[in-house]
Amino acid sequence: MSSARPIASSPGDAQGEGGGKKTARPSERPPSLRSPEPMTDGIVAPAPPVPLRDVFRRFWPYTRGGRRWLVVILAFIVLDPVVDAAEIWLFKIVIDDMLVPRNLHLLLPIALAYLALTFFAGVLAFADEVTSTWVSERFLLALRSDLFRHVEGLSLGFFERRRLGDVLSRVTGDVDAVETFLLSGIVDAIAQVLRLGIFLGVLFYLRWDLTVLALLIGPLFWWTARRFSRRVKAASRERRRRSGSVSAVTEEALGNIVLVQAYNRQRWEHGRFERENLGRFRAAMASARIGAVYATVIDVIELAGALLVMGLGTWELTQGRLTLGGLMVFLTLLSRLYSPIRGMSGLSNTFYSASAAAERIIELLDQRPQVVQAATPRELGHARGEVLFDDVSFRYPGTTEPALSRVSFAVAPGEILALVGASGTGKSTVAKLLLRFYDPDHGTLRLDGNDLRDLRLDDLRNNVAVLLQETLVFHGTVRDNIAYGRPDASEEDIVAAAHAADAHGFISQLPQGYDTVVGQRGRLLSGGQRQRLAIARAMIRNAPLLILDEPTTGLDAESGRRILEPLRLLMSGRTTILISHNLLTVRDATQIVLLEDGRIADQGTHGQLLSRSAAYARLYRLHVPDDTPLAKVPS
Ligand SMILES: Nc1ncnc2c1ncn2[C@@H]1O[C@H](COP(=O)(O)OP(=O)(O)OP(=O)(O)O)[C@@H](O)[C@H]1O
Repeated sequence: MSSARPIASSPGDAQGEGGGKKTARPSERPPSLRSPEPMTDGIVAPAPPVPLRDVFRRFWPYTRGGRRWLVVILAFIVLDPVVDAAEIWLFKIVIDDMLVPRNLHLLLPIALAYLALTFFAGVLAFADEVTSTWVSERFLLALRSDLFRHVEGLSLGFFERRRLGDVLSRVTGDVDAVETFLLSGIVDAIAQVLRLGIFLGVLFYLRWDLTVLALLIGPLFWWTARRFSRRVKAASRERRRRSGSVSAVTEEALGNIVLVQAYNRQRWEHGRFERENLGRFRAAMASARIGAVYATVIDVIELAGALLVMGLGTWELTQGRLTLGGLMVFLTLLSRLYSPIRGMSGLSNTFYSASAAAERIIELLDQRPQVVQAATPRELGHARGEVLFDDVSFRYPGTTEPALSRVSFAVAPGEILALVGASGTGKSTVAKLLLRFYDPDHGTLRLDGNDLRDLRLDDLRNNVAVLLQETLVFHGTVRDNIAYGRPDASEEDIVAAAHAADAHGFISQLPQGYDTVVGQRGRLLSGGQRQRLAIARAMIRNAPLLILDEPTTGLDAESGRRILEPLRLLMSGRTTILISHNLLTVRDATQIVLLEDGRIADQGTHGQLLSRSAAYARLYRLHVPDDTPLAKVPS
């Protein structure tokens, strides 16, 4: 906070990220003051504007815990200009009582006084810096952590629609500007008022008439700042938005680096990055231009005031109504007086600039999860695993066609229900509804007879273990990845789960065994190894309900066969929803539901469907032309 204390004298100075000090070099100075490019392009949309007062109200609660330290900081703020004024007064004594009368006796006491003042100012600056930083960082700690918790709790729908890179840029970058807005900004405002009061007092004491003259230009400062504030805000918004876009493109390109390199799209991705990067550059330059022009205009106004006073002061000196020391001190104090005046006039620009980032945080905080827990949710404990879909229909937000229409089925505890059908018929959607990533538009989902909407979200998800199409593995050790299924699992549990998942063998051969780090998204492992790791994780969770979404996708025949055995072990004794269009893995399920365009086309056992459903028979023949039984799934 104190680092921002010498208040932004130009309106572009208040940004939290990227370019702290931006002064346009003379060669780059544009012919005119321009706002940045219109906000039409760029891959991230601007956040809706929020009035300054609402931004303040929104974030003030986060200062809880640090407010009494704000009082301490205010005490430092009062002392700071007092020390300043004392130093300037000492200067008057040096000129009038020591230099002009050539009186050397005063040298020692004055030198001691200077030393004492400098030491005191140093201690004050140290204490101020430490306290201010503590208050600011505490504020940011609470806000950033709250923001992360909030974003983490948003529904899957949010993440499916938003660019992750932009969200990252908000959580890590924009959040700093809120501090500028709320703490540095406010403390600065108070500091300026206090400095103004103290210097004005001394100036009035010295010469009230010259002081009034010097103050005549005050309104000019205000007027100039007002003229600039709209442009400052537009430029700051654009810069923030472009920063989000740069992060988004980076995240997308680097996150899919295998695809980018394999398809030789580096140049195209670089072009995309460059467009956003250039947009950010232009926005930053526009900001700098506005800041530089503003600073120059303010300098001219300040100089006009000082010249006015200097002219009159010199005349007074010649008339013998003012000593040389008096005039010097007056002019020095005047320069100190203009600093808070210009600071205060520029404060609105500081606020506008910081609020552009705060708006992006507010927009994130205003996102509500689509799935919310009931006010008084029901506790479930360890479920039996009875699943019921009762006339369920669902359409993804923003789409016109339903993903599921009037789907009904029941699965008894320990049974296996297989969902089959062509691609895009709604199989994975069933899994998402069961995990309550979305709520159905119509109908009810029940677990052990309870409507999922009445249950505690934690309870529901604690009762489910999932194995998804895309194997999700974290950058961490093998042990951490398995224990992610149950954080309190013991070493024995982890090894037992790995054995059951047929993973112990390959884990033991890894360089550091269970301590081997598997790399981002488990890239240091093969597809089959990743999948067996995921099976071990599901195994250790020991949940009564299991959702397997295409567990053999992406695996070659050998690897696919290899995981069937551990999968069978995983399924035994648990209610399983097995999603597959590979009918090889499903034919011994207790019942099979055939989906077509989100509707149940048929339902029955493998034998029943094979004999009466042409669609099922066709799907089955695709996978098992010779009908050789490869996998026997226990029912
Ligand atoms: N997040 C989403 N937003 C909008 N539409 C979606 C979303 N997810 C899926 N869909 C659409 O819903 C329909 C059903 O998708 P779903 O993923 O359930 O199919 P699936 O049967 O599991 O397909 P596959 O076998 O290829 O995995 C598809 O038409 C798909 O385009």
